[in-house]
Amino acid sequence: MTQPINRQNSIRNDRTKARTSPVSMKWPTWQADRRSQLALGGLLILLAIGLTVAFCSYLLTGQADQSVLSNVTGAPLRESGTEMRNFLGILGAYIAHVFIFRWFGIAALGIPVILFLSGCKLVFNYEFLPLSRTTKAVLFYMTWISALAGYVVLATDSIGQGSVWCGGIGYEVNVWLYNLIGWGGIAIIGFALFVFLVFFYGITKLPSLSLPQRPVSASKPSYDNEEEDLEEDDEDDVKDFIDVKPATNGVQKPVPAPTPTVDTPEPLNGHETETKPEKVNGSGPPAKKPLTFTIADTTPIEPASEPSQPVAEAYAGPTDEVDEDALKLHGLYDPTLDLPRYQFPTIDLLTEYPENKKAQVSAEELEANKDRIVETLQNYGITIDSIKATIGPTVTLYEIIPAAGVRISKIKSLEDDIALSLAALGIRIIAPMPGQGTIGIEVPNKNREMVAMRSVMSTDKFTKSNFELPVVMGKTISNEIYVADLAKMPHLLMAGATGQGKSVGLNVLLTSLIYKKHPSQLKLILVDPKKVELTLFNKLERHFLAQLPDSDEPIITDTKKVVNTLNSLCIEMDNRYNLLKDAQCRNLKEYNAKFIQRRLNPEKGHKFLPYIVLVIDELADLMMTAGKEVEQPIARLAQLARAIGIHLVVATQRPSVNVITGLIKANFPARLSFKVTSKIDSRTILDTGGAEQLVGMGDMLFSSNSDIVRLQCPFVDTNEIEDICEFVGSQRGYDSAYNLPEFAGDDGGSVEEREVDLENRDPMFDEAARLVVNHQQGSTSLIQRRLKLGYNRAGRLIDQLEAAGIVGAFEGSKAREVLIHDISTLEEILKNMN
Ligand SMILES: Nc1ncnc2c1ncn2[C@@H]1O[C@H](COP(=O)(O)OP(=O)(O)OP(=O)(O)O)[C@@H](O)[C@H]1O
Repeated sequence: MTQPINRQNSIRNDRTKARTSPVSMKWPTWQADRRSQLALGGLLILLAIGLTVAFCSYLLTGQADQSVLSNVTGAPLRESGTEMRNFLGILGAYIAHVFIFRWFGIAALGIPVILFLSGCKLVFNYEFLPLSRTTKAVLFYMTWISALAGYVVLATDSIGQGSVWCGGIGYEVNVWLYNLIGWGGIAIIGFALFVFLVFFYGITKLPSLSLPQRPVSASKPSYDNEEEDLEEDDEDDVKDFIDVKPATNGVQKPVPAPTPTVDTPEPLNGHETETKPEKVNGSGPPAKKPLTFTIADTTPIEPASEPSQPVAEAYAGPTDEVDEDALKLHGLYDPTLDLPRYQFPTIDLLTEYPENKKAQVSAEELEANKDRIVETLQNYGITIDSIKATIGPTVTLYEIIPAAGVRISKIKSLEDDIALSLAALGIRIIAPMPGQGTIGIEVPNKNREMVAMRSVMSTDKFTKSNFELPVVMGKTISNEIYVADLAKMPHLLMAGATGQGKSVGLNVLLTSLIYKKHPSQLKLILVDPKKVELTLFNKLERHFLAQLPDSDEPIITDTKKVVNTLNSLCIEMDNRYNLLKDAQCRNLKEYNAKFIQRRLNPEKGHKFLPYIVLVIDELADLMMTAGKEVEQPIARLAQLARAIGIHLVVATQRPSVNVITGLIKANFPARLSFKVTSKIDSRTILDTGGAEQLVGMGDMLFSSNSDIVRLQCPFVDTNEIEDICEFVGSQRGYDSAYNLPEFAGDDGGSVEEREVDLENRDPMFDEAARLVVNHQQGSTSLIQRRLKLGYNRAGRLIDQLEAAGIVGAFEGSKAREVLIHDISTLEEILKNMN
């Protein structure tokens, strides 16, 4: 029976041939033949060594040999040869004479360098330095050094001894220049060097002059693509400087909120008693000028002291060696120069609430509560040695020291009775208070304080925090601002019944990050199955958001897309691990630090890696619709992603065990709970009761490293979020959102299934093929970046390359294998295809 021959089979056959039998496909030209390469390469290396010896020898013995050389045609070779002093005899002397004396002078030593590099490339298939670039540079410097030396020789009238320095070319050029413009030739020589440096190294800025009156603009690099609004920007810069500078050096210090304490004059029931007074919680008059967060203020990764251009491409050395040239020329790599004029959101975008929203606990209320606590305990036969109160924003903490011999468990069991006698909801007893030697009883305040986002964001604790991903969590019972590092958590699980403050909590978290991070340092993936909560953030698309390449909505709402995004994030994680492994770094911080010091080669795929924070607003919904499909990648990311800067924040209304499964819970050490409906829910999320006793509106318990703190979450309103997003979104951003790696999911499939038509190849096909073979890296993003193509076109090209047998199949997280290993084989394939 005849096998039906279809297109797919023929493609596959072609590919197999391409992979397995290059010789049988009739493309062994002499260049492709490895033997010829070895022979030619060896010859070039030998020539390089020979020329170096001949040239060096000529520098020592050249003068003596010159007279023999000038007569060489007249005398028999045998005689002349014996008189030669050059190590490589008459041939060495002659070639050296031509290159050094007649042409380039001492700069001719560049020739063996080029020959040596070319030979190594052929023999070892390895470029110690990029060959074509180095060749161009060497040829230029040879001519230029010759010209400069020629100028000196002419000026000092020392052609007799100096001709080996400048050679014939350098001397003649200067004679010509002298006739033309006299001694002004040096200006032309200098200018030639300047032009070469500018074009060859792509210099777009010159070392800045620090003019004292213009420090801000002086520290900004000039960019080719920033011609617009220059004058306007300059004015802004001056204004910024006036506004910013004071904030930079000392963000307006709020008067520290004193812990409100007033001792009651009379001991209570014979016991020594301390109570706290009405809160004296003022943070001084509001700053007249809005506090402005600048780059200088807020970037924890120290930026280069001199602004440096983000010239990742300038790197030429192998991994782990500092690229001294790039470092000298451009300074440390500064990722924020991607968007050099980016302005951090200012504090005045946040609403300032009047003082009367502060916690109001009257002395009578304090006394009354204290009396009732003491009384209730006495009713159960418990006497106390002392009691003191600390007024927090939401609750007041009464700390008691029981008399000797009182069992702690007895006090704890009286929780409900004390609550009853105080007629208050949300009493929580902490017995014992960790590290205090006391027992704490938290009683909600009748008039609670609203902790405004602005008041916490302007504190030193936050503005001067050098955490990697600082998140302001709220105010503690003792009115301290609690700032946590999301990078250390490293993932956060958040729960809370409906209406208790989860969405506000997520907004606070995102706002903290946006205020502290430059768009080049942080990318957010926002998943919002409820479709309304996070929509405001879509204005940040071109600054802070990351998404799948073919995605049309910046905030992910569709379950299928969530699954694809999670899987794509797993690929990103694996890619990052490979980069870290290659760079021998243990975590993202080390890796980025190394990249900033230009010790990692972008040619090898290294790049500055921003933190990625994935926020899922409602996990329950996803677990119901996609179950294992979301659970597994979340668990995998939570287990592994901490070192490579991917952090998850997952919120849910329903902290039940089928949503927060054991697998998920085990990998989220940091948990945060707003008020939940039952003790069981509280146990599910925090592994202990207590969250059911909270009083709502952002009252929360935060558990990390087995410590639990009660905090009042700051309040940030939707119109504040809107203003912040508008402020950021209206600035110049990247061309598009940050692209996550492609993940085809069920819509993908093999290239055969996707019917690639090799007859209709993309016009850039040949170029793309050369690119992947040269880099030995079958990656869509490489094609996209280097050929400046859109994602879809680069994707089609990689499919066509796969169909042509140049790269292997899609292998999930790994880069595609490149099946053709040298460029000459590829050229032969391309010739046959065309
Ligand atoms: N930190 C806070 N300070 C003061 N009030 C708050 C705070 N957090 C929430 N609230 C109040 O509670 C309301 C509900 O909060 P939020 O929308 O965050 O609840 P939620 O838990 O996200 O509810 P849902 O799950 O239904 O979306 C807010 O509109 C606000 O009035």
